[in-house]
Amino acid sequence: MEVGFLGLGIMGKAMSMNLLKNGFKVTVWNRTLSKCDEVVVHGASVGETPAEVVKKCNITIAILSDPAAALSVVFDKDGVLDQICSGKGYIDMSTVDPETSWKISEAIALKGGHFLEAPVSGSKQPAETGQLVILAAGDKALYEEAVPAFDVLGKKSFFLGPVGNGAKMKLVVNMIMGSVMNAFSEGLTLAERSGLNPHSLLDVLDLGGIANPMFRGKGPEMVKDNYSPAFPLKHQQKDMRLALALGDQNAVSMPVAAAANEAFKKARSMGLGDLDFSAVYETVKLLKHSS
Ligand SMILES: NC(=O)C1=CN([C@@H]2O[C@H](COP(=O)(O)OP(=O)(O)OC[C@H]3O[C@@H](n4cnc5c(N)ncnc54)[C@H](OP(=O)(O)O)[C@@H]3O)[C@@H](O)[C@H]2O)C=CC1
Ligand SMILES: O=CC(=O)O
Repeated sequence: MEVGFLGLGIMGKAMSMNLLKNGFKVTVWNRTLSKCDEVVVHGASVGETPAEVVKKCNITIAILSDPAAALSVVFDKDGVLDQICSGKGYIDMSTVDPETSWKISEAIALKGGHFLEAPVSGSKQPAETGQLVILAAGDKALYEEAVPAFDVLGKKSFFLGPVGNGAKMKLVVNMIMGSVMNAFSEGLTLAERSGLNPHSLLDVLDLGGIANPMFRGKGPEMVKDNYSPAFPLKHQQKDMRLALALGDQNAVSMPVAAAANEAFKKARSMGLGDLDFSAVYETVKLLKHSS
């Protein structure tokens, strides 16, 4: 199966490499074209523009930073819309708001093409090991066609119905994750400031009812102030912002998520946006110090 792949950031690079390892022919494009070199070494071809990739491949996958990037790659000159047509499918796996997905879906449908949104839950390591959770919605026939690729990229894929439902599900999940990361950071800070060993807290948490892979994976690194990026903080803040907008639209009060969003914004203002989202711990430590 031949697929196009747009966006070789942390996620896109790992996912396209996985497709290559599993026998897919892959043609890649990235805004910064030099980032294609590493996947080319592993057998990928390169398209000079998104349009060139879509022209060559019947299915093109994208995973890009945010709504602005997702729209730009579709609508700008030499973008996806230039070449999408009947018989071709476009799958956007970026985390965006439903409005962005609807715009892209409508434009692609007007050209006779097929669209699926398929944001993913899971981070750099699940992307590398093919253990993502895929939250697809939109064109069911395209979903069925993409299942062999999804089986390589993820441990489970969900088909959630009409376009927008994948984006909504992803935002709900990440709103919870961002809020939990803030509570976890406060807990670590409280443990340390009150004289407890934070490693003991991690051991206790891991044996109880709220044990989870995020505490297990991130906790020991946070205690060492290691925030090497798996999921960049600027993207988590974008997800909190988009989830809060979804809350506004549905009149859902989310004071916990709103407070977490403020902490991520503060972290961005401190220049921590490119670090892992667990770096929000630094803002919590700072606030606890100043009080
Ligand atoms: N990292 C993670 O753990 C996870 C991330 N996600 C989501 O996946 C998406 C990608 O995340 P991730 O790989 O971590 O992000 P990165 O920041 O590592 O990569 C972002 C990608 O988007 C491209 N890009 C940014 N702006 C534009 C633009 N205007 N036009 C074209 N391309 C653009 C970048 O190109 P360039 O190289 O030129 O900058 C790069 O390829 C995000 O929506 C994120 O929320 C979802 C699950 C997990
Ligand atoms: O979107 C991030 C993730 O870890 O999932």
